[in-house]
Amino acid sequence: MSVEMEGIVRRFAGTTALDGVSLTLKAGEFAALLGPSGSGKTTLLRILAGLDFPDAGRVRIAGVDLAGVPARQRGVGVVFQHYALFRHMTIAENVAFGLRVRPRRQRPSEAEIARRVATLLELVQIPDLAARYPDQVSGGQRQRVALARALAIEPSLLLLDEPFGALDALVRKEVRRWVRGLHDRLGITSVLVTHDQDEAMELADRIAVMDRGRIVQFGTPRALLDDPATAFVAGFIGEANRLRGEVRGGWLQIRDLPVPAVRVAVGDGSAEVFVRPEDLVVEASTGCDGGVEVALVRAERSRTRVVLRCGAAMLDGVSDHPDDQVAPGMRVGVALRRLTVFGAEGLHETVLPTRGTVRFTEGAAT
Ligand SMILES: Nc1ncnc2c1ncn2[C@@H]1O[C@H](COP(=O)(O)OP(=O)(O)OP(=O)(O)O)[C@@H](O)[C@H]1O
Repeated sequence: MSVEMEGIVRRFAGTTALDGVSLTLKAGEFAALLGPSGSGKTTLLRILAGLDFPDAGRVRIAGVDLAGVPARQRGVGVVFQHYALFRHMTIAENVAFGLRVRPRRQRPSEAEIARRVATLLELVQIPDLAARYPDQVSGGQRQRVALARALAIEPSLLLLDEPFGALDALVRKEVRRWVRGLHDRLGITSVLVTHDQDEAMELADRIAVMDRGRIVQFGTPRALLDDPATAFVAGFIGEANRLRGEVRGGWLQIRDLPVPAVRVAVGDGSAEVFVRPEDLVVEASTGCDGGVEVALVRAERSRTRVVLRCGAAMLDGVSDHPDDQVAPGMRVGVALRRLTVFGAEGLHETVLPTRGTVRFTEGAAT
């Protein structure tokens, strides 16, 4: 089902947790709310769940205005990291909970509840654990139980607040892939709150980046990486070297990067420049003279990561050369393939330096 939030404001004493949030999700979409601590992610999710209410603004789910509709009647499944399972209930009783607390008229029969619980435990791939208690299963299995419990009421909207936080890295990867598969199979709409951008990138169709109670950009992972709307997004999503620059008469001079001025469309004044490591590429060793000094080299599966000493700055870049050709202490030529500049009045631009690549060595650019 579709979800529309319009002008949501939520204030707590002295804090504006949400400062006019508008966001529309398509039915069947998997969206992530991503942002630093305190940016308002959980508050927004709680408002969607009906566990909290906005001071201003509206929430519509499948076109229905939800002002005043209590959580239990929203048909929303919620999984919180700290929303622990009931320890005194078996796994099966935990999963059945949302059905058993329904008013008598809407409550399925015990036989129907047992059938649904069995189907759900099958779905989350722990059919044999029904009779165990939560502290008799692993963290990953507990998370699956929490999901089964949220899905028991057959929600068409699933809200997940840092649901994988308690899991170790390997299990986490496996469980989140499985959650995405489940989302696709059930055809539900899901909203995930996380501050882990890898998680958001892997799971979500679109990501809403939040900063201080506002959504600063809502887009696909690719759009956020390639066309960040603000300097905050450029610095927050993906890795980037952050440099200062100056624009004069349409030419950008980057401090600490010995490249010739780059033609840009942003206005004159000071500028912030972001260069992704993959856009700063080691070209070749220059021998002992000239070039930029390689400070660190780290092998990765597909290519080698390097840290380059450029003036006062240490910049992350990449190299496709065999390891023995690029080692700490060597001096190399480097190509700048692409940069994003944020200039005066919030204008920004992603620039592919004309003539493809700007090659530079320390002190002398070609
Ligand atoms: N019940 C509350 N009373 C007072 N302030 C609150 C309350 N709930 C949230 N806040 C404040 O509102 C702001 C947003 O909090 P929220 O929990 O939504 O952020 P978040 O992005 O989910 O952060 P985190 O990643 O740390 O969980 C914070 O400044 C927080 O301190």
